[in-house]
Amino acid sequence: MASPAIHLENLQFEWTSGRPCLDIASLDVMPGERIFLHGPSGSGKSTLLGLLGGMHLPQTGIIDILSQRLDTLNGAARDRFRADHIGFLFQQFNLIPYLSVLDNVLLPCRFSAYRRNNIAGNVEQEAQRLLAALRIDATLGHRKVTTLSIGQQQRVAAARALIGRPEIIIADEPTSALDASHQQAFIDLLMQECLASASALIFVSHDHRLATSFDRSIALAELNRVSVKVPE
Ligand SMILES: Nc1ncnc2c1ncn2[C@@H]1O[C@H](COP(=O)(O)OP(=O)(O)OP(=O)(O)O)[C@@H](O)[C@H]1O
Repeated sequence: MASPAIHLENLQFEWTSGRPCLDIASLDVMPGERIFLHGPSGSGKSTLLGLLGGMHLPQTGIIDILSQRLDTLNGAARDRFRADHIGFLFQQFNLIPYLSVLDNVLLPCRFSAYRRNNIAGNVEQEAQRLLAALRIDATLGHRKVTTLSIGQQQRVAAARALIGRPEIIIADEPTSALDASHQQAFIDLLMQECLASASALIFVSHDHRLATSFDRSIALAELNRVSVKVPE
């Protein structure tokens, strides 16, 4: 059987000493598996995503991503690892406002030779292919990204997360700026692209209607031994 893409073991994390935020006995996510992660506001979903991406380090426990112990790498090595293997999709997009649509999508390939080399042909053509798959017209490629609508910017951010076929895509409420009909279409396109590149997907959302599109739905409260008393 294949090794998990993500393996957590006895993970404990606190932002403030003495006030535990996450205490997770174990979690395995298989390569290509698509997970819907939900839980009340403030329950630690974004914190968990940050740990998976190596942005934070746990106080104790194991974070194993693609058979690499992230918790034993130094900061620079974790940054390198993240750039190579993880595509991030944020609620606020985090696009670079002064760059064009195309240059935003190509950014991960500028930082990571690994992702650049995962593309068989021309990187610009691959960026255009992803944009077209996400229904962004080719004529928009050279426009400054901030001149696009919010929904279009969300799809540009998705193309940027997907380029160079990272093994893991982490999406933190990426559909919150879209209306219901566009949300489902966006998820369908994201799913297709994750399937094509066999990327595991961890997708956080408060909208339970979206859960049916995923292989597995996980309530953070089921994993987290720290009980967080916040209304959902
Ligand atoms: N940078 C930080 N410094 C200190 N505490 C933080 C920081 N980021 C988050 N927290 C705290 O950690 C807890 C979990 O926050 P987190 O953002 O992970 O929750 P969430 O489930 O993603 O919430 P939401 O659904 O509202 O985005 C909260 O109590 C929050 O105040």
